This record gives sequence, structure tokens and C-alpha cells, in this order.
Amino acid sequence: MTAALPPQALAWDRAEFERQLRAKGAGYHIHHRFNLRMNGGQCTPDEIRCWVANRFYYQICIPRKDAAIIANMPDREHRRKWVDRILDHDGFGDYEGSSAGGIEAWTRLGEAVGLSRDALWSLDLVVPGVRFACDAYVNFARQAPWQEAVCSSLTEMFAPQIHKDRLATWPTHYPWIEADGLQYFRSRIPLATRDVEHGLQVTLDHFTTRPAQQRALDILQFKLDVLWSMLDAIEKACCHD
Ligand SMILES: O=C(O)c1cc(C(=O)O)c2c(n1)C(=O)C(=O)c1cc(C(=O)O)[nH]c1-2
Repeated sequence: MTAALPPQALAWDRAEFERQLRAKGAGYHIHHRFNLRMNGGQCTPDEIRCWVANRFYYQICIPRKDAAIIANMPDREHRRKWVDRILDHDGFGDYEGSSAGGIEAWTRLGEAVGLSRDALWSLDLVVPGVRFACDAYVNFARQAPWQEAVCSSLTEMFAPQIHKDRLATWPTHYPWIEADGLQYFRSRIPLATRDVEHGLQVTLDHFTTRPAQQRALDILQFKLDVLWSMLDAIEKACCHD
């Protein structure tokens, strides 16, 4: 719980509010013990497979989450921008090439680490804590005002670094993973940057009083908790030493 604000607390200006949002990166799952272990090369092939299979559930929830946000957006201009996020993950056209989408790229990652398409898509390896966390994110997007749901996507401010870390460390630590399986991480770097530009604009425009800005920080914390508890559940299920 956040301490109550004095009623006279002044709103932060845009630059300070953005700084406060970005400071939440200190709680990003990039600092989670499992992520440090994974990018430090200490995971076994089974642990990597377990992470990929569980994270797949997050991947398939993202476009459902984004569709829920669109359903709550009254404004055509915002819907036009937001719909790209669904296409980024679901893809369009045939299932080949860059238009195949993120879910297909994650399926490719699964194959590169030794998980068949059927094994991944069956969701048999997804543990309850991961389901709960991802479902909480989708449900939040369904129920919250759309600007709050947009704000919750802002953990993407911190995602390019985690993708870059994987691209920099996995080929050395895990040479057994076929290199083209890492394309998902490469593809997300420019897309996350574009997403954040729009998400930040909505957030800075909407949360303009100090209590509202505090609410935005709390929403971002909720989303950080979603990602953190996914890794808690994954660590518990996947690591056996
Ligand atoms: O690999 C990661 O650590 C990570 C984290 C996040 C995030 O911060 O929510 C996203 C992604 N990846 C990602 O690939 C992605 O497409 C994405 C969309 C969103 C969102 O909230 O809309 N987050 C993330």
C-alpha cells in the first residue's frame, strides 16, 4: 500500500512524472533471480524449455489483452494505433516471414530449444501461478478504464534491455539453441520502443493530478508484480537444485 498523499500535493510536471514511471524499472523482472540465472548461463536445457513453455502463455494472452483494451477505446485514432499490437503478435497473411507474428516467432523459439509445436500449444507445461498472473493482466485490461490498461503496458519501457541481454548472452551460454530461434527477441526491440511512445503519451496526458499520477505508479507496480510472480512460479516449477 502506498502512503496517503497530503491533499495539497502538487502534480508532477510531465518530465518528472515520466522520470517516476521509469524509476519503477528497479522492480523489473530483469532483476529476478531466475532471469539472472538464465542470462548468466546457469540454466539447464530443461529449465530453458520450461521457461519458454510457460512464457508462451503470456505471449498468447497479450493480443487478447490488447483486444480488450481496444474494446474499451471510444476513440478511432487510438484504436488505429492499438490494433498494430494485435497484428504484431497474431500476425497476418500466411504464417511465413515477418508478418507471421510474435506467437509464430515464439513457436519457432520453442522448436529451437527442443519443444515441438504441439507441446507448446497444448499448454500442458504451463503452471498455475503463470496462468493466474497472465489471466490477471487480461482481466485488468477488460475491467479498467482503457487509459489505465494502457498504462499497465508500460513495463515495455524496460523490455528492450532484457531482449538485448538475451541476444548478447544466449549464443555463448547456450550454443545448443538454434540461432534463428532468437528472432522473437530481435523483432521486439523496435516494436517495444514504438509501443512505449504511444503508451507514454496516453499516460502523461491522462494522469494529470498527483493522486492520479500515484495511481499510475500503482498500476505499473501491479504489472511489475504480474511479471515477477510469473518468474517466481517458473523458478519454483523449473529449477530442481
Ligand atoms: O521478455 C520480456 O521480458 C517481455 C516483457 C514484456 C513486458 O514488460 O511486459 C513484454 C514482452 N517481453 C514482449 O515481448 C511483449 O511483446 C510485450 C507486450 C507487452 C504488453 O504489456 O503489452 N509486454 C511485453
